[in-house]
Amino acid sequence: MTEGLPRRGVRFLRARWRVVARLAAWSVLETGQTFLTGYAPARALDEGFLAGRTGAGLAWLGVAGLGVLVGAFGTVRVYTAVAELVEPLRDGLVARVVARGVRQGDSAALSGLTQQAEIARDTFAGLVLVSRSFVFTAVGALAGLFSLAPPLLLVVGVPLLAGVALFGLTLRPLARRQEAFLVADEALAERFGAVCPGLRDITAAGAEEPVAAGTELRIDAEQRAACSLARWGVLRVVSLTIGGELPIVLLLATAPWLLGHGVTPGALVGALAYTTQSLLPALRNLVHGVGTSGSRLAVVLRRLLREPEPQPPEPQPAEPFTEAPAPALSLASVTFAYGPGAAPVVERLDLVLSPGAHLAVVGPSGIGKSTLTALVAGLLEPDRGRIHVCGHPVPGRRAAARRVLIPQQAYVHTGTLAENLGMLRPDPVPEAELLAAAGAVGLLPLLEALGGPGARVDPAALSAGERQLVALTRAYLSYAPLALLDEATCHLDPRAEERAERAFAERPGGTLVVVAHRISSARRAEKVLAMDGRSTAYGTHEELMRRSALYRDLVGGWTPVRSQPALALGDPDRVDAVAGTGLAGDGRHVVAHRPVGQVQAAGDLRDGGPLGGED
Ligand SMILES: Nc1ncnc2c1ncn2[C@@H]1O[C@H](COP(=O)(O)OP(=O)(O)OP(=O)(O)O)[C@@H](O)[C@H]1O
Repeated sequence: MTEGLPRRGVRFLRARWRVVARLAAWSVLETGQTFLTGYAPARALDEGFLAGRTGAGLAWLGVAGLGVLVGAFGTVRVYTAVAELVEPLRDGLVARVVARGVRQGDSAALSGLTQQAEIARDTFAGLVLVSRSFVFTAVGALAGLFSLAPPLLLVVGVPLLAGVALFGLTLRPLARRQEAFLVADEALAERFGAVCPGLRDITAAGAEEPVAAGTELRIDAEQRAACSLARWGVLRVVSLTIGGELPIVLLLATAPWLLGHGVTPGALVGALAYTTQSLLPALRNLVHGVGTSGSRLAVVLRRLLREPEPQPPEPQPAEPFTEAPAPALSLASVTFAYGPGAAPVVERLDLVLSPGAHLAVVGPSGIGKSTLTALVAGLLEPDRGRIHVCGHPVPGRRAAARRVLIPQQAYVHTGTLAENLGMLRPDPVPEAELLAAAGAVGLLPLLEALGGPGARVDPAALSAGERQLVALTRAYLSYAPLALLDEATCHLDPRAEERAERAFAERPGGTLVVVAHRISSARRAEKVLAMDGRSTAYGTHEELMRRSALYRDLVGGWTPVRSQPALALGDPDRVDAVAGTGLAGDGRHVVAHRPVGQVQAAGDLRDGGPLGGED
């Protein structure tokens, strides 16, 4: 923010001087009403009822009643003028925050900011009403007191001014404390918002103590801010007592003296009417309104008018030649743990994939494969390190537009098949393209069985494998060059899986990362990333078979051993099936994870089944 709030406020009001003038003009009616609040009853008493002229007394009371009507008319006009003043403020703020939100692409922050703009509007309207009302009421009351008897002005005016002065002095420190309290309150709310949904994970990660300590710090900070605010709040009450209540006490205490020095009983009653009916309520509204809403408005405006933090320069992908195309995916020393006290699931991982690459990610169950895809997809943020998709930082809008994640649980919604398949496309997908995609991925038989692209789909009537084919074809049709298949083919048979994977691998300009479900997935990929907690191995299938014990173990887990009689028969294919995995050479034992019958049902000796012995 380059200019302070008071200056901006003055500039804002100066630009709308006509509305301000209209507001002041209508407020004068309120001053007149206040004047009559004390003056008319005083005259009614002195010149009417006490003088035995009931008619005159009633006439003066009638004047007071007329004053109320005129004042009410003025108040209605005042509201219209206030609206003319505050609506442009709101419009300006909303335009500003929407422009900023659109520039930054942060829709969550945007809705919060527009809500704050509404708060600013309401608070500003309240402030204008109470401060204006106090000024015009005070002028009317003080003028009335002076007209009735100048000594009354002394008795009421001096404490009133002292109270207002004291209130004025407390304004700045109070605003600062109010702001400190709001900030501490928000920090605590934010902390609870983050901690409460994650209580289970915090317990699971054994991070209770650091989380509790961090929360306690914020609670202490809020308590300190609240105590400090309360101490200053006492001064506010003192100023109200001096300015609003002390004059009443003084009027009563000095009544004999006043009556003995030319002040009439009517004037005394009038003065009491001014203090109790006009000055005290107006001062109370001012103290509460400006004291609380004023500082809140200052906080909200400061936030809304703050210029966005300059974005750090985008880190360049680690490429030797700047003119070379950015890698489809790059991870630089990426570390991630599910909580501050938890062991990292991914640790200092480096990876660079060129456009068109095909990577299989393998590893034991629970090692972090899905976590890795979630990091690349921007669903999780690394604790350290940087991720780029097509040269764009993750998380970020541009990176998100360039990747598509297909999770294990495929999502199909009620509607036509064409609607389901075109969901990730900004433009309508031509039918020929849709059919070609369905053919490539292997959805065509289902598409035909359902009755074509226009047929309605009942997600519940589809099998898990059919739902996966729909989700895969939808991703295939998207413009995102990077496809992340996180066990997205686990319900397909090996042949269908191969077809779908090949389709993605052959997408023009497409890069494919597959969390491998079968050994055949890893063999098809150009490169394999074998995850093993803190250490990872990266290379081709053959390279990893040579140098990664973990990978050999995984392949062993995937590869079924033939029953003894089959080996005894000396079937060269069957021996090859085992030896081909490279297991025989290093003397390791191959562990069969499933009975032979199931393997054969799967139709591929080397595709024993899912990693980690899930089924
Ligand atoms: N939301 C979470 N909060 C805390 N820990 C989690 C969370 N999600 C996963 N984990 C843990 O992180 C580790 C890695 O999980 P992840 O799902 O990435 O493994 P995976 O290799 O994909 O497993 P699988 O092959 O069984 O799908 C596991 O120990 C898991 O329990």
